[in-house]
Amino acid sequence: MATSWKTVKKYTDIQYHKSGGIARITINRPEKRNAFRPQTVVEMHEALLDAREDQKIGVVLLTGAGPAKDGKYAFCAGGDQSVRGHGGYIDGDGVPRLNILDVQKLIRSMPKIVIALVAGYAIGGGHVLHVICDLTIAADNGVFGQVGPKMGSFDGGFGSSYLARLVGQKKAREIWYLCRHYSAAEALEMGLVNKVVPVAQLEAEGVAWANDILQRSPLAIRCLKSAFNAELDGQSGIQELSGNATMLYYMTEEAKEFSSAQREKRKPNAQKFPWLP
Ligand SMILES: CC(C)(COP(=O)(O)OP(=O)(O)OC[C@H]1O[C@@H](n2cnc3c(N)ncnc32)[C@H](O)[C@@H]1OP(=O)(O)O)[C@@H](O)C(=O)NCCC(=O)NCCSC(=O)c1cc(O)c2ccccc2c1O
Repeated sequence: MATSWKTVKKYTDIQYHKSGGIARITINRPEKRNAFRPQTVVEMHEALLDAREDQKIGVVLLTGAGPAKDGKYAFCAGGDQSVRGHGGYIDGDGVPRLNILDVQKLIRSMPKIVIALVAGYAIGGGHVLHVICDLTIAADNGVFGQVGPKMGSFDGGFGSSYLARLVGQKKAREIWYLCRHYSAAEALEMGLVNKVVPVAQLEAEGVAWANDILQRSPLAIRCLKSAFNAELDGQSGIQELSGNATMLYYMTEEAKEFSSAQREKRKPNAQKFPWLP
């Protein structure tokens, strides 16, 4: 059965929908293979923040509009090269930006599961976007690759180091040094994507995965995501993981007793609480 999506807010460069516990963000610039300009990124960031704040939402699907008029599909072809200037990508306000890095950090740290649904090209900064998502489901027409050293850019952050964690050092170096294109089948083989389905089934598969996740324990999933990140993300990974520990502690009777005692200017009843082994 087709999912019934409700528009959350109308944007220029993206579409933003929700259905039940699922939010769907669609980059909507098919004539540019869904390349992002700063405005696109501002809109993506706002939608992601909304999804993070919405307590009903557990899963975000990130995808690209298509096919384009020439029949081709794209998830995202990276930064919009027509607005690349000195020091970053420049649109309306004339300020050079690499603000996609903010979106990468938000996807990485938000305590909801972000699934990339990739039909067609995931290239350059668009490839990094799918890499950073928790899961990737690819259509059988998916095309994956990096272009930086071919056109004067590189992503030395998650786009290279985390990629190497996914596919191994040799393969990650091959992807960046040679700038080749890889099919969805090759991406599956190297552990870059979770599943490949016919393009017509891509969204339905994403919704099915999302609905499975939505049956699981939100707190367990939240802690798992931060635990997966913590191993790799240094101090900010530890911050996320321990932030969850603090949140869970705040929910205990023990923390509530100590907090109430301080407010009520009395001695806390520490004896009520065990020193567990
Ligand atoms: C994606 C392609 C392989 C598709 O090839 P195809 O032959 O199918 O299509 P066309 O090449 O004819 O493209 C159709 C149409 O789309 C326009 N277009 C495609 N990609 C872009 C783009 N990235 N920016 C702007 N426009 C794009 C293309 O010009 C055509 O328009 P017409 O009007 O001429 O019809 C192929 O298109 C391709 O390889 N595209 C370029 C990919 C690319 O160079 N991406 C940028 C890489 S750098 C990057 O993304 C990046 C961004 C950041 O913000 C960073 C931040 C921090 C660190 C690093 C960053 C970073 O590396």
